[in-house]
Amino acid sequence: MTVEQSYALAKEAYGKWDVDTDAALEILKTIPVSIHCWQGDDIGGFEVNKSELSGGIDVTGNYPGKARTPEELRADLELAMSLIPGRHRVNLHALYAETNGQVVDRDELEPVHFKNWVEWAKTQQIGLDFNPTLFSHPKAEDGLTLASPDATVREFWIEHCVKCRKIAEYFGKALGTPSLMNIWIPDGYKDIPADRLTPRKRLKDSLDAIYAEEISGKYLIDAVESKVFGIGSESYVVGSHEFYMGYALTNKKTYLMDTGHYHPTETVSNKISSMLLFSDKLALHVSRPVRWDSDHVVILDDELKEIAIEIVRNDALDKVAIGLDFFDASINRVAAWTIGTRNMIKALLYALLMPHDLLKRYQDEGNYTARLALLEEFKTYPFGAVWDQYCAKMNVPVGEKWLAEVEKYEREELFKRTQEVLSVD
Ligand SMILES: C[C@H](O)[C@H](O)[C@@H](O)C(=O)CO
Ligand SMILES: [Mn+2]
Repeated sequence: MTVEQSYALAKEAYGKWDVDTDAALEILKTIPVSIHCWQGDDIGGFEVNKSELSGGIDVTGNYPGKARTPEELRADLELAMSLIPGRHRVNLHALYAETNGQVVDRDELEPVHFKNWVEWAKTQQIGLDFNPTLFSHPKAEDGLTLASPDATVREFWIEHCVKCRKIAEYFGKALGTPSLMNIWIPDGYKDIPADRLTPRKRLKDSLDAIYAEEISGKYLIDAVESKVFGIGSESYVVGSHEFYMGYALTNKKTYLMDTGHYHPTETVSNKISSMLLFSDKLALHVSRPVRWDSDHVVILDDELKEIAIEIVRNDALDKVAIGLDFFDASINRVAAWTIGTRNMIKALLYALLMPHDLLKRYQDEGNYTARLALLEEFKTYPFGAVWDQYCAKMNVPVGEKWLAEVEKYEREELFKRTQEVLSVD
């Protein structure tokens, strides 16, 4: 059976519930996912004086072929984006600046250091998001940045974030779509703190200083990301959930929830509706926590589907900025992007193919039997046929066919990088 024929049957099956598959695909086309550049090089970046990865995050694995230059990273992203249906965004970190061989410290970064990224984004017709980098740097070695007791350290990082807001504003102006600039800091303590309040007061003051200048929302969306613990900050994280939720709501900033940053039985899907009642905008880092690690490649699991369902059923597609955040160096990195991003889009499609009004009505009528029965039956509706149709229409490989393209690129490009490194050695 062809993709078209399977789709025709699926359309009929969903149609019985007044779910319009054509309309769902039209909506899906309009949803951008922000693809994080750092999966492509294990959060290495291109600084002249590179520091070891720090901040209580870790990338494990040694799969050959990681991007070593901005050109390689952009080429890898281009391949991934050619395998992912729809038009998306790319999310950069400050350590991906291009400084022409010059040492430029983080508090001296300027828009010009991201000109190549902007020119490239124009060719791809995509928007760029941004993150200041408050780790992998000598001034972050003790794990304290914006909340450091040392005023000179705080000032350095405040200046870095101020500079990064200007860079994100430049992205927004140059690309005609606001850039989400997300602040995540590693600050915390391995062991039980003697004072939890003062570091949080310092972080609050630092954020106030960073945001002192008004920048138009046409160009820049300010976001803050919380965390529950990191490696080396097991007992206390300054920028906790309550801290940033409170800060974002009282200062009209966007709260960013990373799905790997909560206690194991907490789910981000259950937080979205509450946040949306008090905030016009919300941002996500979609990831997959596995034991101590918050950053495995996103799979199409129940929580991913539930996140997408919450966004769709609450009519919040234009309120929730969906970004990804995972890093796996044990598999092909282009495949990691492709798998994770395709899964995010699949979850959104799954959510768009549900009779939400009917299900809400069953709930209000107290018909929990029908609610559960339908929710379960829809799990085996021919969603895959609609997904295949979407990929075909969007000119990207249907099903697992994309893997052959990644394998070809691996043989012809990625493995060459390894050999070149070996011959230099
Ligand atoms: C590299 C990212 O900024 C980082 O992963 C951050 O978003 C995070 O989630 C830290 O755990
Ligand atoms: Mn994150």
